[in-house]
Amino acid sequence: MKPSKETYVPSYPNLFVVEFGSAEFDSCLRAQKFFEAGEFITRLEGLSKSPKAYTSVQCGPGPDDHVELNSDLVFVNHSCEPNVAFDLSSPDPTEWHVRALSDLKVGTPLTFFYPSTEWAMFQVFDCQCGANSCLKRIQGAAYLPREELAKRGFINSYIWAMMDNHDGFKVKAGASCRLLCGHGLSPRGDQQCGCKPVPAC
Ligand SMILES: C[S@@+](CC[C@H](N)C(=O)[O-])C[C@H]1O[C@@H](n2cnc3c(N)ncnc32)[C@H](O)[C@@H]1O
Repeated sequence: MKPSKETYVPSYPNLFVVEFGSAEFDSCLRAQKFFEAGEFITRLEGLSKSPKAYTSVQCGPGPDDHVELNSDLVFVNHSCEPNVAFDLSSPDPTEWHVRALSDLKVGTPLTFFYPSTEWAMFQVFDCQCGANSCLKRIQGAAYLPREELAKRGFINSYIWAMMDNHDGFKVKAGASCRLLCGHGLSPRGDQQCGCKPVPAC
């Protein structure tokens, strides 16, 4: 769920502010103060368990591990060269937080790398981040080689675990498995090679 321009009340008035765009997905969240690289920005509070949606964030490897942010943080866009991390790796949800990956000046739009939380995006989109290393189409971590993930500053531990699982199946089934396993990479589906989808598929 996202607040509308008409009903908007900032959830973190001293930290950031939503800039509403004119088109449906054109809004963003801009820093209201300077954040230093590595700085803890805020805990993720007020979350609710939810079905997977374009507004939800994955919080573990299971099919039901998705939460709604219920705050302005829902307006943080994706970038292939992100400036913040959404860290939901702790087994203790009270430790889930956002932190700066680089210095953020006042007015800078906050961005995170969506595949750092999402194994398979609910809403695939063509990226407009403009970064040199832009991946162009954002579908989730399942669609990326691990080398690409490793370049993005921070990836949640459950995504790495799902990647290990995925790669394990590929190794077991041999070299042709990459095209045959069950993560949307295959035109033929997972039964062909014996791969099993990981839990969130
Ligand atoms: C949770 S919303 C983020 C806020 C969104 N910009 C808005 O105005 O509602 C996620 C959606 O924003 C859009 N989006 C986020 N980052 C993007 C990017 N780098 N390039 C293109 N669209 C993006 C996509 O449509 C994505 O599904």
